[in-house]
Amino acid sequence: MKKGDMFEAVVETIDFPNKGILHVDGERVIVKNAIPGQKVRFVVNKKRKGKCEARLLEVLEKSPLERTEGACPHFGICGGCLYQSLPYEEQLKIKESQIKALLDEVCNSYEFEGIKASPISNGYRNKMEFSFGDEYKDGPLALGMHRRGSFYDIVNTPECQIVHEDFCKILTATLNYFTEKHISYHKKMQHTGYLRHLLVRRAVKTGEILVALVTSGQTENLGVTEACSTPVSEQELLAGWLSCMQALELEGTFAGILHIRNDSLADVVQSDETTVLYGQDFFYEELLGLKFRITPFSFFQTNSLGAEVLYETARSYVGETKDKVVFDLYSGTGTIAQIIAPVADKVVGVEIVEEAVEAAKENAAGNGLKNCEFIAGDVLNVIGELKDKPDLIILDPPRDGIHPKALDKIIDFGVDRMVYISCKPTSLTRDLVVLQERGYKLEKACAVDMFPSTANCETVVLLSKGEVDSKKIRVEFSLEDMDMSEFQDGATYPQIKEYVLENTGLKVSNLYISQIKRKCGIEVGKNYNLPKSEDSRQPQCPPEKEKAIREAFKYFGMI
Ligand SMILES: C[S@@+](CC[C@H](N)C(=O)[O-])C[C@H]1O[C@@H](n2cnc3c(N)ncnc32)[C@H](O)[C@@H]1O
Repeated sequence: MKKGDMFEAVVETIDFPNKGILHVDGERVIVKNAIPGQKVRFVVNKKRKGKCEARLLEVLEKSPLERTEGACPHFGICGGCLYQSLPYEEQLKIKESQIKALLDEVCNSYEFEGIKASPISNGYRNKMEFSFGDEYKDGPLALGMHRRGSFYDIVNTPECQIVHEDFCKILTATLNYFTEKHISYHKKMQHTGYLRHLLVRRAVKTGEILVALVTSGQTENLGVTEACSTPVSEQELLAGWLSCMQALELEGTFAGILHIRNDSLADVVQSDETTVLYGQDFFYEELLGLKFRITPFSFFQTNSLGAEVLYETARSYVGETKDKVVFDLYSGTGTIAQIIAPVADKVVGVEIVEEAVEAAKENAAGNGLKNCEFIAGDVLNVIGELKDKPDLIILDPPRDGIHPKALDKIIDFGVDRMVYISCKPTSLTRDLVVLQERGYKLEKACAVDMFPSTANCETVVLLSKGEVDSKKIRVEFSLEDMDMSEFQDGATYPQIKEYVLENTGLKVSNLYISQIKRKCGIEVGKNYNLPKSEDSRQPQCPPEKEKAIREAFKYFGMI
């Protein structure tokens, strides 16, 4: 089997998160985004160190596991939900066995409590970022999600199954309005055009909706198509869209309707300037009897009902907290801290995003909690300077997990119990190896499905300190061969690759990125991606890719 070869075979299993596994002539092949039981046609696109990876070309036969009715009409075209065609029970079985297998690889004699389902498996998301773009290469205007496997094309998703009907009505009305007006929309490569994204957030408990139209500041040629004979001013256009939103018959109610200007080169939803067209720039959601004020960009779990299950699980895992000081590290808007605060002596939250810390403080005050303290900063730098010492620690880091040096400091507190919530089980297992080496034992674990129809899942684990004094068995693990920039200010390798691809259409490898990092004097693990011996040859980054990588470094503020 070699690169470029095409085959047909039936997928046997699926590894986390989306790696369909099959065998051809005894050789193991990974076909991304293929579901067990599907007969697929694929082309081998990578073969290295005995690993064979392939690109899915076509599903020839459905899997017997796939449901025949009720799946989303956009499934297979939209890049959003890999598991959409599987009945929810099957999705849960897959996620449960994937997470158990990953934990079993690094831990033994712990209790695995299985998977907890999301209370609702359809219409569960409280936030969507829809993109404006070409339905196909040159139009027409579409508004929705990225087409599967495409960075550029957009699929209209008026019947998306994972959001409340109100989202679909807002999306459809917005698309119709701007299509009728023939308004220009953003072209990623050229950085031209007006319409960029539609951000919709809707609280499940309160029904409050915040909607934001995100555009560029390019207002000179709003109607660039020939069909738009009369020029429109931005003011008129936004007033018309506002009326169109307000005329909608929704189950929820608008807390705010916003216009956000975003001229950033990257394809991310962010604000250079926010204007409130109606109402206010925040809304409220309720979780476990507490109220949370949420602003357009603050982190909040995207499945509100699932978040209640997740937080209940964390609360039960952490156990008795009376008279104890609890640290909530990576605290976001302080949801976990506030759920624990009523039954603890004090809770200290640490979070890197200042806006989230401010929101956490306001929310805690609004909820009448006086024993919470929220500190803005990187866990790595802040925890050594805190005046309180924790009795218990709750960790809920981002997808990359915990910086090894931060983990070291966290372990040094020597608390009896820690609860680790993870949205990426592969980074969790990496951190579990270190925690076990330093004397912590995995007591129990469970999966909590917060993302039905997708391949993602949360994991909650309880760790307890064994008899061994963790400080005495400290293991010297070398950071030399690890590229620590994953955890430094700036961007990760995947983010740099994505940026370069989106802005230049070029694909760059980790090797090239690390070569340019070295040239720019950015820290890279001493041996990371260096040739194994002096006379071994390594491909060198070509000039046009170097230019593109340097542009990405600049964009991410790394140089
Ligand atoms: C998975 S979220 C958890 C948030 C919160 N626990 C919740 O459930 O809403 C991870 C949070 O960690 C924050 N974060 C990322 N890196 C951090 C760092 N180095 N130090 C402190 N916070 C960080 C992110 O901004 C984000 O709010």
